[in-house]
Amino acid sequence: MRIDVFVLGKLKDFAQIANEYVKMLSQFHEVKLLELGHENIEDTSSLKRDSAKVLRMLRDDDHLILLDEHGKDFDSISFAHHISELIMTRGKLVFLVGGPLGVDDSLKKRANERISLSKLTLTHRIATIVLLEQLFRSFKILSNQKYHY
Ligand SMILES: C[S@@+](CC[C@H](N)C(=O)[O-])C[C@H]1O[C@@H](n2cnc3c(N)ncnc32)[C@H](O)[C@@H]1O
Repeated sequence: MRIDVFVLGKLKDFAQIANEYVKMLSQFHEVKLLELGHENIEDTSSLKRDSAKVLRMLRDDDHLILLDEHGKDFDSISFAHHISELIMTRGKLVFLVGGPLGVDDSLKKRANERISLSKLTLTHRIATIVLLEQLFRSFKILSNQKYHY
């Protein structure tokens, strides 16, 4: 199954690290990383336009997982099992990392779930890297392969 990771913002110098994880993840699942540059950080109305763009890209049966510091928190083992269950029971998984201003309410409403990577507020770039690393860790855990513990 393909997994999409949408980022509302540019990854800039972090793109190389993100792409390394995407390549490492490809042994388990095809992961498509899409940088959807946010329009204007100063202009909150651009949040609505960015959200509309994301909503147009989603199919009704896509399972949208919003990254949110206030979302549900997991340890790596429970995150791995959660991802495994979603892969088996849902449509395509789409992870969404918000931009510097987060995401518009329309995306919060559309999200099937919100997950937290920690209680700290991270930049969209760091959040994307942590998400990709945890996905890679999940698939290593699920396939009983050795990794950094
Ligand atoms: C700079 S943060 C935006 C902060 C903004 N105040 C908000 O309410 O979302 C950029 C994006 O990174 C992701 N993010 C940041 N910290 C996170 C965390 N601890 N757990 C999960 N996602 C996080 C979220 O998707 C967030 O929208």
